[in-house]
Amino acid sequence: MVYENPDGIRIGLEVHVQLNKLKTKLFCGCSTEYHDSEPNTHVCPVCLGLPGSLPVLNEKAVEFAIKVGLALNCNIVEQTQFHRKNYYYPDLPKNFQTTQYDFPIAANGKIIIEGEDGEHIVGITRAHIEEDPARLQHMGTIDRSKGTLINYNRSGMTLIEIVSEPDMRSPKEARRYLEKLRSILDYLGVFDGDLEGAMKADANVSVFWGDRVEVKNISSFKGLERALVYEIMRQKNHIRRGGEIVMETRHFDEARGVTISMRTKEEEHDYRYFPEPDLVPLRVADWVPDVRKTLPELPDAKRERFMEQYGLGETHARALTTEIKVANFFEEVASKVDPKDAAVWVSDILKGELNYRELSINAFTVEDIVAVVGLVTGNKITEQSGVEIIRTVLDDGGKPQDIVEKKGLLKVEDDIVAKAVEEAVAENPEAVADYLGGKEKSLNFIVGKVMQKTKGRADAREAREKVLAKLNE
Ligand SMILES: Nc1ncnc2c1ncn2[C@@H]1O[C@H](COP(=O)(O)OP(=O)(O)OP(=O)(O)O)[C@@H](O)[C@H]1O
Ligand SMILES: [Mg+2]
Ligand SMILES: [Mg+2]
Repeated sequence: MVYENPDGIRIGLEVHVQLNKLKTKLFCGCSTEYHDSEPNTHVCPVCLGLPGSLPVLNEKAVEFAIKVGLALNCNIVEQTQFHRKNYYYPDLPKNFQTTQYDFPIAANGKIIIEGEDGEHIVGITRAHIEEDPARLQHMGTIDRSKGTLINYNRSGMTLIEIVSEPDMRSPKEARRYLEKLRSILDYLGVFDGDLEGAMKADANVSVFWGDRVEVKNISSFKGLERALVYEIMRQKNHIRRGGEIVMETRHFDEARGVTISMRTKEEEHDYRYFPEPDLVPLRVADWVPDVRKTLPELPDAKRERFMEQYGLGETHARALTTEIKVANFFEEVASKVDPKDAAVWVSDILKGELNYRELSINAFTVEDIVAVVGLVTGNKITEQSGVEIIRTVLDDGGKPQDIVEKKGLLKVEDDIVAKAVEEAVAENPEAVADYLGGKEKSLNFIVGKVMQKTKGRADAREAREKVLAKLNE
């Protein structure tokens, strides 16, 4: 199957990733752990941009950026350089953002995603380091705000802007790209994606191979997909009515699910980029071999290995390798029980229960899931009881063994099931006659009676087989 892209859709993302696992900010010693702090408490003259303050580059930030670049299959530049991007806005009191321009730290990479027609390669144009500006808090909505508060705790945090080629052909592919990117960054241990502001995307989109519109303020995977679906529809309608698409910046209104025009797109020359005189050019070529050694096994490689080593299908392998924590959890479980059982219980059952409760894998222990799988595969409890134990541990706490006892979940002995089958058949002659007369549904009725008699502790599938055997005697 080849995807034709009939509407000529192109989507390119600019993703800002905050390297919040660094201990200090990009150009000063302020701590990065501000997320639970009062506004404007993690600041100094440098990150406030006060006149006369001088930046000192965080070495670890450069190292992390190289690591990201390598993980995205980029070339790392020999020598990098910072530039000033000039603009006037209260989120940056010094009136310029220190960023990179013609010597970004990394360029020409790629990410493989699950595309509309199978594996699809998305080019990475470049990844560069820049400082995060302050956080503006509008009172009300951005287009109709009475006033704005500014929190400078965030300002000076290390960002990497990762710019993709316009290689995505649908909102779904854009979402897959963002998910894949997050997964890779998660593996690298450079950021905690759950923290506020850890990852932000601007989506550029065009239709019929035309000019792009940039949509800002996207804050979730779902938001990205919705914003793009809306924007593509808007552009197509606009063209259908004889309109023309001009380069502009639009804002995604999450609550209303629409994009609103903010301004025409600023041109590059508007920013008057020039080299940052307070920071010398930095030769990074020699760092690369050492940083490369710190690269972990990445999601694609781990997925392949899981399929080979544990005999998992692609779907399981994919689901189990999206998050590094889940992958590690699975491998521990798989070292103690049959890996295929481990895959089913961790990926299909446990993850489902966790997602439903918005919990991470940390909310469950390897020991407990191993106990549950052991009970089920040892034929001590039914699968349904296994699920019930997981739910109970998550909702009320407790240990699987104790829950089994407290709730009386041990499977009833074979002879008790046999007796219940015997009784159910004897007590319901009409249903038996109906079934033998061709009414398939009556079988369910009789099995239901067996389950009632065993208080649900019989395995429903086994009970069904036993009833069938009895009826066919
Ligand atoms: N016709 C197009 N349709 C969709 N996306 C496009 C098109 N042309 C370019 N793009 C995408 O637009 C993005 C441009 O990002 P880039 O950071 O280079 O510039 P910018 O948006 O002008 O700058 P800024 O960082 O100031 O927003 C890239 O992701 C690129 O793939
Ligand atoms: Mg950009
Ligand atoms: Mg942009």
